[in-house]
Amino acid sequence: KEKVEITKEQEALMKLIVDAYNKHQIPQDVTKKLLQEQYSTEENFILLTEIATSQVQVLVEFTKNIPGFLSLDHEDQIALLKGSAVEAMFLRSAQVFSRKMPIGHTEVLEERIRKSGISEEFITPLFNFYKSVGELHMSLEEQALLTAVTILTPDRPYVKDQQTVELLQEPMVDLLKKLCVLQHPQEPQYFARLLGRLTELRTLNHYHAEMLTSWRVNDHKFTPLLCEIWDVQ
Ligand SMILES: CC(C)NC(=O)n1c(-c2ccccc2)cc2c1CN(S(=O)(=O)c1cccs1)CC2
Repeated sequence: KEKVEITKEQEALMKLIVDAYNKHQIPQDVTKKLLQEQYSTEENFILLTEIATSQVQVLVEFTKNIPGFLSLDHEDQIALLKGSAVEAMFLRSAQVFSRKMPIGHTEVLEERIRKSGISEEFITPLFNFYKSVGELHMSLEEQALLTAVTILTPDRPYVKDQQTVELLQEPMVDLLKKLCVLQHPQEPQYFARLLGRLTELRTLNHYHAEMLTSWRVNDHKFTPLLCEIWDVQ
């Protein structure tokens, strides 16, 4: 069995991606609000809108730090961001949810999400996904790389030069595969399980589109950035 080992340039790539990912925090003031604001559906929805909006901004910054991304065709850059924004958001949510949070935060958060105007039929798959990601106990490096792999999915709608996107995604996938072997030696299937989460993520895209239409009905307001990235209104 050949020894799996990370090369110098893979080490450098990983450091780049993880550093960019670490800037990915939910602003303190928002998490504080999570505990202070009252529990009305309206309040919860507004809070989620705020968190989602700030995360899209952070996602754009993270993406700009992915080596080679900014040298892609500009329209393809937009197509990749718009095509992956919802998946990256749900992946991020699952990672935040499964991370150790101060006592009681997780319950408060769960309560607010359940009571934010999202219909029951979407709440179940949402929390199932959070749970299935949580069970993987992903390392920070794996989380960061999996997010980069999600963003660099070549077959998003309107991507013209899929070839070049593939060339960027490949080294991320190779590095992620090595990391999984090194960090989960007792679990040879671990990498396959991670990729299985990406398949589950794609189904959430569909649920999210449905959620948006149901919210539009009750004339919920989103921020201009969310409307832009989700192609609504
Ligand atoms: C971390 C960010 C990316 N998470 C986030 O925004 N969340 C979280 C969430 C999960 C864990 C910790 C903190 C927050 C739950 C939900 C969302 C967003 N969506 S949404 O985008 O459909 C939405 C936007 C406006 C109204 S509903 C609904 C469900």
